[in-house]
Amino acid sequence: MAAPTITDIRAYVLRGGGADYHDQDGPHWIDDHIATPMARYPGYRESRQSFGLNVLGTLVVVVEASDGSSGFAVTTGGEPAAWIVEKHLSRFVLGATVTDLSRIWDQMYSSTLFYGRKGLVLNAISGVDLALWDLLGHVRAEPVYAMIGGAVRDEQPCYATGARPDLAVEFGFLGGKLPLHHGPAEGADGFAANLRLLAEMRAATGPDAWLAYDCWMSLDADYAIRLAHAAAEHGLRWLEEPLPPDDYWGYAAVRKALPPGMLLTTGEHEATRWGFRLLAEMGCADILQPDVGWCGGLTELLRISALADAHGLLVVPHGSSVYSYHFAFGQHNSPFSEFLMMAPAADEVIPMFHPQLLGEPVPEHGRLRIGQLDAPGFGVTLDPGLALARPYRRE
Ligand SMILES: C[C@H](O)[C@H](O)CC(=O)C(=O)O
Ligand SMILES: [Mg+2]
Repeated sequence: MAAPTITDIRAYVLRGGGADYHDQDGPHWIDDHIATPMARYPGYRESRQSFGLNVLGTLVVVVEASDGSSGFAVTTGGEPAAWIVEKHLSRFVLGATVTDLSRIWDQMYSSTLFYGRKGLVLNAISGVDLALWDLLGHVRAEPVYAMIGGAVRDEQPCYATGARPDLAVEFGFLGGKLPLHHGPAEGADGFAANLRLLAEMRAATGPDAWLAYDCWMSLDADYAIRLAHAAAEHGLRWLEEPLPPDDYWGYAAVRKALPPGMLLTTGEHEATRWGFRLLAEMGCADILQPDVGWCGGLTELLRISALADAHGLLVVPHGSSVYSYHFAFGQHNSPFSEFLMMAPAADEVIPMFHPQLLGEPVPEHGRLRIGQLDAPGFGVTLDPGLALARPYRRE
């Protein structure tokens, strides 16, 4: 029987949290006084929104097929990504059969090489790819995890990223990943404050909980190595993304200089198998953290994961809610997942892409169960009450 063909693709934008989880209104732990590469300019230290971390907003890609099925996905990208989807990528999708994921991916990537390769274009490609996987799941009435080979475990333990690892441990998570608050420009006082917070959290969580520091590209190699050694006495499990993502050489040097047992993680701002090949072959990290909404989508994440496995590396995707969960359950080298605590004070468990999706599963007692993913596609729907805008239309 001939597979249905794709009859429509539309790109919408949304504001207010969700897939662009930095786009929050009001005070929020995820925006306020976090160490960033922009913190060397004092005027941009208090809030990451001050330098535009939330400028993009959410991209929503909707696809429809000739059998009446539809699929969708959300990622970060907003208006500029919507333009790329409508004006450029749509031509590779319309009229294709719903199973043509690899060819569509290759055409989207190859045709955008002259202005793409990483960043926004890969976010747009990821959004289309994820929407197509969702569509295929609806056509076949199967969850995505089943279509990519099934689960290797029934439960997935999670760690929580947020301001309150102490509460995360009470909720049953493996532990917590804190945002680093002070970078090199805040000198010795900032360095001491970073260690003080870690010591407080260690005292509050007890000796066995995981604690990690997310440095969001804000450090230099010297600071990163000094911080890692000072943090070792507080049992820091990993140091995340200490350097700008283009500094592959710096990552390799920091990793070699870490105290015994401490891990280096990175990859959320990296894209495609070629970017991750550099990280793997140059020895930049112990755990790779692609974001499935930014690295090229699920089609590309599966390739990245195979490459990482051949290098003996874990792949623990960055955030991304259901899009990561369907991937992680099927990978032996993805033995735990990240859960971003999106309540403003990180004091309750709410869906990661709140308020955009209906049916979005959350970990219970810090664990996801495979049964929570047993619905067609990625198993979520867009809240019909959302104020979707379609800023561009394909010609
Ligand atoms: C907390 C980090 O600065 C960032 O907002 C999220 C992130 O990098 C992560 O979850 O990992
Ligand atoms: Mg991170």
